Amino acid sequence: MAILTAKNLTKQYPGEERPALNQANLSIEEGEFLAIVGSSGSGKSTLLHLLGGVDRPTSGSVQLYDTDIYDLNETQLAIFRRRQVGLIYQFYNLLPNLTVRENITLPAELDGKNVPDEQLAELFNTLGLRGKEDALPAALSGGQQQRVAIGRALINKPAIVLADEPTGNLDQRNSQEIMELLHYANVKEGQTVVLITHDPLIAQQASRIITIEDGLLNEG
Ligand SMILES: Nc1ncnc2c1ncn2[C@@H]1O[C@H](COP(=O)(O)OP(=O)(O)OP(=O)(O)O)[C@@H](O)[C@H]1O
Repeated sequence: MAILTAKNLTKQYPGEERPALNQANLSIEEGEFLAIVGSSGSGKSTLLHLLGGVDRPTSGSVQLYDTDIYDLNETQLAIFRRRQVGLIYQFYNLLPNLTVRENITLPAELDGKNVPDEQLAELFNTLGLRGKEDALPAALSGGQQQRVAIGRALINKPAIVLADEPTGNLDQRNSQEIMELLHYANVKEGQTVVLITHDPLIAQQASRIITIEDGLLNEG
C-alpha cells in the first residue's frame, strides 16, 4: 500500500525561470527504502521538502494514505511533520546549546510526550552514543552528530524518515554507520525511508532509485 503519493507536484520558486519540480508523480510504498539521485540543483531537496510537508507546492498534491497534506491547516501540518516525519540533514542541524539527550528528546517534548528512560537507553545504545548523553554537539565528531540527528528523527517513531544527503559530510566508515541506522529504522522499525544522495554506493543500498533531472522525475 502506498504511504505517500505525489500527484502532478510542481514547485515554482518566485523569480525563477523554470519550476524546480515539474509535474512530479511518485508513489512510495509502506516500508520502502527509496533513494533520490540527480545533479546539483535538479530539484531533489525541493521534492523531499514537499513530501515532508516542509514547504507548500505551487500545484499538485501529496497524500499520506488518503489525506492530502496540503489541505491541512498550518497547525495540522505541523502535527503531521512532528508525528509522521523524521528529517535528517547533511549538516545535522542540531541545537548547539542543548545536550545530546535534549536534542534527541526535543520532538517528543514538543509533542508533550515523556520518553521512558528505558526507551532512551535503548536508543542511545542503538545509536552508539552511550556515555555522550550530556555532551554538547560541538564536543562530538561529525558521525556522532549525525547519529544524534538520527535519534532526533526517530524519537517519535515517525512512519516516514526523510534524509537529505545524510552522508554527504562524512567519510566512508561513518557513512556506512549512518546507512546501517537507516536500514535499522527501515527493517526493524518498519519505517519508510527516502534518502537523497550523490553517492552511487549509497544509492545502491536502497530498494529503489529514482532520478531527477531539471525538475523532471524518472524511475531508475
Ligand atoms: N528557496 C528557494 N528560492 C528560489 N529558488 C530555489 C529555492 N530553493 C531551491 N531553489 C532552486 O530550485 C532548484 C532546485 O533546487 P534543490 O535545492 O531542490 O536542488 P537539489 O537537487 O537538492 O540540489 P543540491 O544537490 O545542490 O542540494 C535550483 O535551481 C535552486 O536554485
